[in-house]
Amino acid sequence: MENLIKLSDGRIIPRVGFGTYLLNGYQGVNAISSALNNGYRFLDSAFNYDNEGAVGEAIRRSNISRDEITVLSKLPGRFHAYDQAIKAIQESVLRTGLDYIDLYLIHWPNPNQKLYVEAWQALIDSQKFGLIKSIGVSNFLPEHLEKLEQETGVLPVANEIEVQPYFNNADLRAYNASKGIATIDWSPIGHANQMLKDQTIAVIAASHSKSVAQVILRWELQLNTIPVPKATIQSRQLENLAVFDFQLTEAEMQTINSLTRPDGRTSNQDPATHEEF
Ligand SMILES: NC(=O)C1=CN([C@@H]2O[C@H](COP(=O)(O)OP(=O)(O)OC[C@H]3O[C@@H](n4cnc5c(N)ncnc54)[C@H](OP(=O)(O)O)[C@@H]3O)[C@@H](O)[C@H]2O)C=CC1
Ligand SMILES: O=C(O)C(=O)[C@@H](O)[C@H](O)C(=O)CO
Repeated sequence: MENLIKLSDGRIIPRVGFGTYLLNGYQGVNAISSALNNGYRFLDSAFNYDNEGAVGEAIRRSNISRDEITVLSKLPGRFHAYDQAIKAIQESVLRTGLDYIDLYLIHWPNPNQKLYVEAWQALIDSQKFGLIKSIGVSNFLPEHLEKLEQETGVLPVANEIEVQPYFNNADLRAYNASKGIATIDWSPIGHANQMLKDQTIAVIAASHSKSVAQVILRWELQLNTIPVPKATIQSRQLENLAVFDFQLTEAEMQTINSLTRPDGRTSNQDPATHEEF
């Protein structure tokens, strides 16, 4: 399997990204620098993580050429109104200290606010000025994606959603795929909850001499999705990238697929109702 994937607008990004939620300040810079040193080239940030500055600093401290790194950030719900969204996008770029952000998403649809189409128009316009190169969304359901398509004619290149074995989001993944929208998986190893002790996955992991986390990430790759695991310590960063040298069988894929359950979300955040500002 290739370790790169092409988005619908032609942008090529790594198949495994690095989650940065809770990596802030100089400790955050150190953890993100370590991730870059260990081979990550795709950093998942957000305005609301308060670490776009740490991401930019880690990139500047590395010897890696800017165009080899994909920086992703996200627009908060409190800035969905068009003028505010335009300013927030500019502020995101300024915070990184970089010239542009590669992939910029609307973080949550916040459907009760009814402003996500305005926010989407702001992403479309900011893209024209080159501040953000590719545009997408996060936590959007089919009804939200349909509205974007109907009202602007522009579809996101990616939709970052919760995908992990206990909540595999199969219907939304299928909808994304039917529209050519790449699925990026958040909390791909379940935020290190009890899933990492799952006995069914542990048996599969043992048979491949891999860890449970590696089997979960490999399952996500074989679902043709893009996981963005977060790991502070170096050994875990390396472990989570070492997922290209083995393959799960179709039966193993089905076994992991069958672990999904209605109450399997890592947190109680249903995008149909969850509002995040
Ligand atoms: N768009 C959205 O709405 C959302 C996006 N996200 C994004 O997704 C990213 C990943 O999700 P996140 O919630 O951080 O959770 P993850 O599923 O990535 O799990 C992270 C946790 O797992 C631990 N860990 C990492 N690797 C291993 C390993 N190999 N073995 C055992 N433990 C391990 C980490 O520990 P440690 O750090 O101590 O090493 C950390 O506690 C976020 O950082 C963020 O970028 C997350 C939630 C919502
Ligand atoms: O981390 C993110 O990207 C989020 O959207 C947050 O909702 C996060 O999942 C969280 O739980 C913050 O309390």
